Amino acid sequence: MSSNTTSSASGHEEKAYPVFPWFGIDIGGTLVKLVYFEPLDLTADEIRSEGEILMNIRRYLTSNRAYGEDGVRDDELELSNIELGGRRGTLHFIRFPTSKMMNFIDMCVMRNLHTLTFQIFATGGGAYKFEKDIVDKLQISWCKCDELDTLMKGLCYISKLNSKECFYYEEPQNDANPNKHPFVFDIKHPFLLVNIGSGISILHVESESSYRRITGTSIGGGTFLGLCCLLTGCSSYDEAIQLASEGDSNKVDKLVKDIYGGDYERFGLPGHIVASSFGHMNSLEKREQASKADLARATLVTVLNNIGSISMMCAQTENVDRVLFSGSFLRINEVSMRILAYAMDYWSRGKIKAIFLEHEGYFSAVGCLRQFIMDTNNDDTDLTNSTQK
Ligand SMILES: Nc1ncnc2c1ncn2[C@@H]1O[C@H](COP(=O)(O)OP(=O)(O)OP(=O)(O)O)[C@@H](O)[C@H]1O
Ligand SMILES: CC(C)(CO)[C@@H](O)C(=O)NCCC(=O)O
Repeated sequence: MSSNTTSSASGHEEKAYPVFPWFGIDIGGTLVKLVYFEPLDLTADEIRSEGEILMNIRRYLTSNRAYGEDGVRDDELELSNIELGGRRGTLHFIRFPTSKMMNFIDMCVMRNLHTLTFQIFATGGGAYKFEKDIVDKLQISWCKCDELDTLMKGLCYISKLNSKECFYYEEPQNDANPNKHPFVFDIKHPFLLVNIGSGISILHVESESSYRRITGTSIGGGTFLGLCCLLTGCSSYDEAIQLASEGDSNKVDKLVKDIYGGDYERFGLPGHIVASSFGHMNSLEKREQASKADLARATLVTVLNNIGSISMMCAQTENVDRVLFSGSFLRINEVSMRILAYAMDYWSRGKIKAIFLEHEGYFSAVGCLRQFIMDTNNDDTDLTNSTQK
């Protein structure tokens, strides 16, 4: 793809770099994740030849944290002073609802992006669904990538770049201090990757380049949000999580002790676990006692119980002792991470560890950017050379 490479005049003569701007985009069932590499080592020549449109885009993206009503830059996630494709810069993480994808395309036209020639690597179902609209309106070169390939690429890249990317909870049940610690992640040993997006994909990963999708479930982040909106009248994910963090699911779910009066000892079922999700809700009296927050919490716990038990079964069948959880469902969602961590530890008797990731839902978008650099730069070496200073 030499047509998309350029050599800068001073400082970078020996190597060809892909033409700026450098983006990766993941258009999912619920959220679009956009990662943008802001070069901080532009030479005087490059700044001169950058042109007004690109400069405006660079400034617009990097100087705002909100774009219109729906776009958000997660500035706490930004990775600064990193090396990518031989250049130094900052990686920015931006998201907006997939329902606003057509508005996004129109905004790109308004900002004259359609007058530039550049290439974008894209993934997620929307890379296919919106391809025609994007290519017709923006006339860019649109390279589609598989969402799970890029998920793996992005995960490998970021976990090497950022030593604090992976973490676990030592005491997930301790409200005062669940003891969050960085986890030193060795990608060489097999592990399970549970990606909780709108729906869920579960992968068995053997190495950076070798994985398979074991199974999936449609009861995922979209289910939590959809049911929460129905049951509580809330209208956003942030609101749903806030409600859930305030609620008590035991007012909604029927526990083993509600049925047995205590534990069901013979088969090792303690009284405090859920016997029947939403099992109290057939009673008018219990319905009247359950608040919106309780319903939100019970919805969360129902989805998590399902995720936990499928993940546990897969981990046991595949004989792995680490389960990594990714996906935007875990955004601002410590309550879910702690519930999952506790459940994995409890049901595996401490054998299986739940590991979480700071950049939750952004790995596929990052993987696209990586693929773009590798394909246009003919470079697959900087995975190991990349550093964050
Ligand atoms: N601002 C938000 N708006 C809507 N959902 C959000 C938001 N933040 C987090 N979520 C949660 O993240 C989920 C989407 O996660 P993610 O972005 O990883 O998946 P996706 O790529 O949209 O879906 P899929 O991979 O299934 O196509 C939502 O279903 C919701 O539970
Ligand atoms: C369809 C995808 C892969 C889109 O990201 C995801 O939402 C998913 O894995 N859903 C679960 C589908 C299933 O295996 O039942």
